[in-house]
Order: sequence, then structure tokens, then C-alpha cells
Amino acid sequence: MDATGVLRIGFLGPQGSYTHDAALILARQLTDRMSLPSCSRAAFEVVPCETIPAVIASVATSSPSSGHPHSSRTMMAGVVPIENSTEGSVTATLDEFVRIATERAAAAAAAAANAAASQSQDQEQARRTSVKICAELQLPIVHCLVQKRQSETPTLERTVKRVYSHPQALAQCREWLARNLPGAEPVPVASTARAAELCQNEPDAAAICSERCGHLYQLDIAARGIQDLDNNITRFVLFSLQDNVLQAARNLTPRAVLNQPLNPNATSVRRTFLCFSLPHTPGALSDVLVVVKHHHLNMSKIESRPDRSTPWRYTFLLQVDEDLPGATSSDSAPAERLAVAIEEIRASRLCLWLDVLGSAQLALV
Ligand SMILES: O=C(O)C(=O)C[C@]1(C(=O)O)C=C[C@@H](O)C=C1
Repeated sequence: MDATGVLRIGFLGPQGSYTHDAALILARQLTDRMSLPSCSRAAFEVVPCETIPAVIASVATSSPSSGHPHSSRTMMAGVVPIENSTEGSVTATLDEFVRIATERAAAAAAAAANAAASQSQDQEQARRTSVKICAELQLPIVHCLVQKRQSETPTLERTVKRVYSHPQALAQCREWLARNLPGAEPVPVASTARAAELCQNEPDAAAICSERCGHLYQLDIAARGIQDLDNNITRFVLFSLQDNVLQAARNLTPRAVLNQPLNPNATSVRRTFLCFSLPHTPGALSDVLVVVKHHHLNMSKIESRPDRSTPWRYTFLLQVDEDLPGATSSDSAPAERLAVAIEEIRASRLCLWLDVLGSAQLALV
């Protein structure tokens, strides 16, 4: 909670974006966990930001560690999309987390070497130092084509010259657009809700967004379920640098369907997000992966992002799930195995640096 007792959570806005849906679900489930004994539920406020970097910056820079401990406008946490099952990674999100990990690693190296970094650098690094991913939510994504309300119902072909949406949403509907609106120009904008907002004033434009978003901006729903794959799911992550949020989120296994009773027998797995840089030597990546394998940890995703300081060099993001069906009962507890694996990678200096971006509990229903 901030000074006003309200949990403020930033999200990629404006209102009506899919990230808004995710932020509302996560905020409700998180505040249920944070409720004080005397009241039923802590209050929350979800706050729209214009871009993914802005969501992350709002959390990293308005925290108590930024020197404003009593600010009533503290952004306690943020929600951003990280991956879609059809189109893959949300690179803007990955690049922001890579930036945080890189700065944190540099700060740790400077502290270790007792380097005399300038004060302003220290402050900038300190702000981002403890941002951690702490929960993951997966939402089914069903896209609609929406248009400004019109009195008659003209055909799509004749009326739509431009289709606004977030690049991920345009890509998830690529085949539908080619089949149904071959003459319309796809126009990428910051979010699906921003797209809906834009086409409120443009009769010859359409937007791709959710049905809720179309209604929110009082638009006509011209077509429903236009994503190319029926099974279209986006993963969102909650992140924070506040101890009470990180603590409350620790065992949170967020569900997309709110009123669904929790299955008491559902098992859950802990997912940890690692980020590292490697020496440019043969076998460097495989040496790290061998450690993960030896400790019976399940690598669920690997991704490399360009290192912005040197062309053709990369930083790696690794997702490790602490449960593997092949692990035997004689193995130590999964969390312990992960800690040992990380320690081994660090002690053997297999990476130039390695940062733990955070962990999230996932329900296996
Ligand atoms: O534009 C939005 O509504 C978002 O919340 C972003 C986003 C994304 O980046 O993947 C979220 C879910 C869908 O996959 C499409 C767009």
C-alpha cells in the first residue's frame, strides 16, 4: 500500500486494453491476499500508461526507493504482456526486462569492485535495482473488428481503408485481414484500446480489440473471433519492487476466469525468469543449459535479444520451471535445486553476468 492505503498498479492503457483486463484480475486477486484483518479487501487503482516502457518506468521511478517514501502517487506494481501463443514474444517487454537485468548486473559488479560510480548513476541504478516479476496470468484473447457507429450497414470492403491495432494483434489476425480486408492498410499503434479510441472519429477506419473494448468506446462490432488461431493466449506478468506486493504474490496462481472455484488438488509449478550474458566462445550456452539439465530443472523457454551496445551480440532470457516429471524422489526439493544450479553457474563463471528477474507460481489445473 502507498501512503493512501491504495494499491496502485500501472498497465498498458488506455482503458479497455487486454492488459487492462489482466491488471484488473491480478489486482483483485492480489488485494484479496493483502487484506487487513479488519477489512474485507484492500483497495486498488489501476493506472493507464501509454507504452510498455512507461509502465515499467512508472514502477521503477515512483517507488519509495526513488526518494519519495511518502508519495501518495506511488506506483506499487505494473502489468505488461510478455508473450502470445500465436505471435511469440512481446519484444518491448523483454527488452525492458533485459535493460533492468543489465543495469542490476552492472550495479552489482560496481559494488563488488568498489568502483566509484557517479552519484547520479547510482541513483538511476538503485531505482531499478529491485524490480522483480512476481506473478503470471494467461488470458485467452478473442479479437473483434470494430468500427465507428454508422446508420446503414455498408460492407467492410468498401468502408475500411485502415485497420488500427497493436502490432501483436495485427499479427494475430494477419490471415483474416488478408482474406477479408485485402485493401485496408494495417496501422500499428500503442495498444488495441488506443486503436479503438482512434477509430471513434474516423468512419473509414477500423480497429482490432476485444469486444469489451469495442463496447467501452461505443463502437460497432463488425466481426468477432477474427484471430487466426482459436487457441490464442497471451501471458501477462505482474512486477513490483515493494516487499509487501512481492510477498502477497508469492503463492498467487492467478486464474483468468474469476468465479471458477479453485481446484484444491491442482498442482503448481514455480517459474523463474533468468537473464544472462555469455562469453563469445564455443559451447558457452550449452554449458549453462547442461547445469539446468543436471539439476532436473525444466527449461520452458529460451530467447535471445540483441545486445544494444554491440551489434550481433545477444543477451539471453531463460525460463526455468522447477518441476520435471523425470525428477526422482531422491532429488532435493525443486527450489533448492534451482538455487544450487544458479550458484553453480555463477561459481563456474559460465556467464559474464546472470540476473534473476523474478519468479511466478503457475497453476497446473
Ligand atoms: O494492445 C493491447 O490491448 C494489449 O494489452 C497488448 C497486447 C500484446 O502486447 O500482446 C496484449 C494482448 C494481445 O496479445 C494483443 C496486444
